[in-house]
Amino acid sequence: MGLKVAIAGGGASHTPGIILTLLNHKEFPVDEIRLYDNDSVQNDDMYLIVKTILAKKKLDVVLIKTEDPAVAFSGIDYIFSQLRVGKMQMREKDEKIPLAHDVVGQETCGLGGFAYGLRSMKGFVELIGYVQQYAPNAWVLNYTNPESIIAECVRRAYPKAKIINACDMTIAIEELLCKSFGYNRDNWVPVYYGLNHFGWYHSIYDIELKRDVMPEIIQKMQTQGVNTEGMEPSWAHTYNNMCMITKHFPNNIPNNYLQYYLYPNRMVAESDKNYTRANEIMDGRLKTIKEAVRAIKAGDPDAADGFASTEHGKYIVDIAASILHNKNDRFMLIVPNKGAIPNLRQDAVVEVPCHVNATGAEPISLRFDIPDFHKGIMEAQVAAEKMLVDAFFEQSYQKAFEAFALNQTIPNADVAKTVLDELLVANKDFWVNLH
Ligand SMILES: NC(=O)c1ccc[n+]([C@@H]2O[C@H](COP(=O)([O-])OP(=O)(O)OC[C@H]3O[C@@H](n4cnc5c(N)ncnc54)[C@H](O)[C@@H]3O)[C@@H](O)[C@H]2O)c1
Ligand SMILES: O=P(O)(O)OC[C@H]1O[C@H](O[C@H]2[C@H](O)[C@@H](O)[C@@H](O)O[C@@H]2CO)[C@H](O)[C@@H](O)[C@@H]1O
Ligand SMILES: [Mn+2]
Repeated sequence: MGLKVAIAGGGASHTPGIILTLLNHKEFPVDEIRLYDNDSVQNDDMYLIVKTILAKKKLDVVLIKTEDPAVAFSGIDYIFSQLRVGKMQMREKDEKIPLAHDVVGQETCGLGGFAYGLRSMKGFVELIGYVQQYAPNAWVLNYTNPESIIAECVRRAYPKAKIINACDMTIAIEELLCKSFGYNRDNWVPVYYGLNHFGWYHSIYDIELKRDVMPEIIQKMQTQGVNTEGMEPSWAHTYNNMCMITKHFPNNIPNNYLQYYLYPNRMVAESDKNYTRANEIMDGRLKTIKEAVRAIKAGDPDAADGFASTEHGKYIVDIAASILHNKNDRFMLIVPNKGAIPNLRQDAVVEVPCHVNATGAEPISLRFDIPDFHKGIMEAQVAAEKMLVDAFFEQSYQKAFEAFALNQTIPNADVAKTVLDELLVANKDFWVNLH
């Protein structure tokens, strides 16, 4: 008998990639999929696309769509969560409000990431509350951003929740490095540490080549750059910046998101304040979904053929399969530190390699101390994120302001306060009251 799986944020643009991966996965048999979303229009659209895919593949999988958490989660085995509270319209504000004040405006980094964090915590804590009520034994595989803030918040609100927080960025980087320089990721044992979207590779041991390939890869990144063929221009720009970072900081391969913390000046200068990533997505993948729905409704089921399984989907389903079969496979995951990074504060939430088995994620402790440069900027970021989570639970304006002022993309407390006050007005329907 197959598993029952719910997608929370079922109407999300990443849903087809996750579902197509689920349907093809050899080790994760599914016989019921429930799409749960609080936006019935987006959920209806996705239902139509997935229903069409199932019909074309002649698959006997029950498909349900619902806005009712009792229907979504009662009797469910696994929940793949990917909420975007406030949807793309609020992401646009997260990006544009800070940029208007010449500071980084981004989905998960800088003050835009903090604004998203305050929205996301509210929606996500509510979601985990429903899961505790209707399916306390189900595993939640979470992609909802900003991941470090969500992970910190959930462990405070529901310390016993069965949740794994994952980010696809490290596999995307590794796949790109393999494609660019001819390595095989199946042979890699990468050691990576950091916070989410804020970390570094320490080494990449290749079991075929029998050596740490990171030094030679850094050299290639510095001299040749990576292969950005076929990428959207904004992602190509990000990966080119990742190579640029290795010229200034040649000891490690960085997470590409460090561009926002190390070079906020460049990121602002290179942004179009009137047309940001949210606009690209609304004009891109969200339109593609609407067009597919229109075509299917007009009688063309082949319009569902444009969706494919993705690395993003594969990563999260592989994690679920490792739980299901107690495989102890290795993934980068976002977990309480508790010694995994020995010389970083123990109560941080960090991203490190972990084994995943039937009991969840078991972090692998680093066998070295991280350098002071990384430790220093990580600790400032951890403190800022923790204060933001405090602000959420205590409904404290002062804590939110201090978190904003400590964010390393911010030059002074005046800017932090101005941007906070504008974001507060823009988010009046989404944030807890701060006073
Ligand atoms: N962790 C990672 O590495 C990673 C990778 C990609 C995307 N993401 C995250 O996944 C999420 C989805 O991304 P997307 O671009 O596909 O988003 P999207 O905007 O296309 O869809 C998000 C969906 O969430 C729904 N939603 C919002 N609040 C909800 C709530 N309270 N309850 C139920 N549903 C709710 C929306 O109605 C929408 O249908 C985002 O949080 C994004 O940041 C994370
Ligand atoms: O700007 P977006 O919404 O396209 O992407 C933001 C997300 O970017 C990362 O995930 C990427 C991934 O790195 C890429 O290779 C491909 O698989 O798409 C993913 C989603 O677009 C990042 O890890 C996420 O946290 C961001 O939400
Ligand atoms: Mn991520």
